[in-house]
Amino acid sequence: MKRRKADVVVVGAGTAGMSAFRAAREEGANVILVESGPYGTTCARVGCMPSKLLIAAADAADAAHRADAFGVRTGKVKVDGVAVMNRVRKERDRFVSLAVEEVDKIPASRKVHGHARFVSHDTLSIDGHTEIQARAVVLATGSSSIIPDDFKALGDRAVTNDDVFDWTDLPGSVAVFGTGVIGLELGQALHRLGVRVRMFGEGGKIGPLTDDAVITEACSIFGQAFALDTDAKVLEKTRKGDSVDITFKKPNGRKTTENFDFVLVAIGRSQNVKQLGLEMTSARLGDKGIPSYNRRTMQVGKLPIFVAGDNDSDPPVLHEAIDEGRIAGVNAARFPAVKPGLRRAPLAIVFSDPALLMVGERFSDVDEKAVVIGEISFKDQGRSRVMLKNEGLLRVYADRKTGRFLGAEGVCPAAEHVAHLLSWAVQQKLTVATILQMPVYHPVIEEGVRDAFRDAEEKLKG
Ligand SMILES: Cc1cc2nc3c(=O)[nH]c(=O)nc-3n(C[C@H](O)[C@H](O)[C@H](O)COP(=O)(O)OP(=O)(O)OC[C@H]3O[C@@H](n4cnc5c(N)ncnc54)[C@H](O)[C@@H]3O)c2cc1C
Ligand SMILES: NC(=O)c1ccc[n+]([C@@H]2O[C@H](COP(=O)([O-])OP(=O)(O)OC[C@H]3O[C@@H](n4cnc5c(N)ncnc54)[C@H](O)[C@@H]3O)[C@@H](O)[C@H]2O)c1
Repeated sequence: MKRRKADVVVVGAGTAGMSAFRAAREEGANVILVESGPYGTTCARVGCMPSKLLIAAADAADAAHRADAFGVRTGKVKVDGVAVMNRVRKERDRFVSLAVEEVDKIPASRKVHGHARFVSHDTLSIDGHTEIQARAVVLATGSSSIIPDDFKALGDRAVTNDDVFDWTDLPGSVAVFGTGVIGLELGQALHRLGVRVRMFGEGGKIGPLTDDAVITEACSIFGQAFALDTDAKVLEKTRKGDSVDITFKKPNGRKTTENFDFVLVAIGRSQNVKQLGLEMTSARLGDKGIPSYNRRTMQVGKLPIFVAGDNDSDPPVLHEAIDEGRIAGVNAARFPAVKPGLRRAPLAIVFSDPALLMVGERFSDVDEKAVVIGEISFKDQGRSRVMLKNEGLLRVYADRKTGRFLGAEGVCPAAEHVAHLLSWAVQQKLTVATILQMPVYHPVIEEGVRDAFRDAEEKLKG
């Protein structure tokens, strides 16, 4: 058993951990980075990047299908599954190698490989081969996909995002369980690439949306494109040779059995906090075993323990993981001189088409009586119609008394760009009146966004 000492131990070499490691090093701390799995981050290996690669191929297929409506004849569109997955894997590997290169630049003396767990309040054991006593610890252990027992019975036919991007060809059919972020992004992409897809959800939810009007619009748009039931009644899932039979009730109540090559399980992810030996510390463990922490300092109680990334209770998105890692790394190095770091306006985008956006306060968090809601349907919005992307709904929430723009939810064209514009306005605490003084070009999607604020302005007057 090796015994070592460090100012800071960072557990997890993902996006948040690497950010924490860099920040603590910049503060001059003696830092050790511990990683139990392969280097290269969830984002690059099985997350953001390969999913966007699959979506890019799907968008190309969709554009080819739509070309006819503009008078552009492409002939029969053929999706070459082997070529699609080749590009996904090749580009994925490139992104992974860039992330691994960053880890390779760290001297070997600063890295330990193995699973870290607390054996006392200030000491971590790494797989029993090394013990590190630290002045402060950053836990950046991420999250993992979930496969419940009823899916495990389907063996290798039940897959998650950890498996999809290793496919060497596209399958014929996939049943997607979960109409959240991963389910919607991957499910729509596979459908557009010619895979027969049926999506089974729970509780009427779609993506991260909380605004019923936007949820209804999103369900209507996606439901016209592929088989989608956000409140599915699944009766049975049975392995049949190399495929799976799923018996379910259709929304009209009819019992049906359909056969699929794979079942994609996308029903949420679980934070990696349970195997960390946190019970050996005095951390107060809340819901799902996540230690309670201050989201401005990332500190767990008054302890020299900090959290960052997908293992905490903040939204599991990449830019938040980087920010949290930086705050945790700086504070771990400076402990006990801990200070609040920058937290930005909430921003979430789902890369479906049309994409979903959530900015600032969520609809479920605003007091409906205290806000006005401005909205715009994109059905007749000029530029959207030009591009045959004229569908969707954007709703903006503004404080009834002050006119301050609080947040928005939407499913609309160019949502990934609109979302940034809106989140910057939220962070700058702009009012509806100030937003309406800003320039808007013609003809652009942002004219639709302005219409939503004009609607809010009218309602503020009333
Ligand atoms: C399919 C998919 C698509 C996504 N798309 C997007 C997107 O488009 N945009 C976006 O913003 N976000 C996206 N995300 C979310 C984004 O990937 C995460 O927010 C981000 O990767 C979280 O980084 P992290 O450092 O917290 O976790 P990770 O990168 O998972 O790092 C955690 C590390 O900790 C290690 N570890 C765990 N326990 C221990 C232990 N006890 N000891 C040692 N090491 C340990 C793990 O092996 C892992 O390497 C997506 C996620 C998925 C799954
Ligand atoms: N574009 C992005 O930023 C992006 C992309 C992918 C993932 N992510 C992150 O990854 C996280 C995890 O994504 P996710 O899609 O796994 O989780 P999620 O929480 O977004 O969605 C899970 C969905 O599965 C449903 N569900 C739960 N149990 C079910 C069951 N038995 N059958 C059918 N449906 C069931 C839930 O009601 C929910 O709608 C997200 O919260 C997101 O922040 C982000």
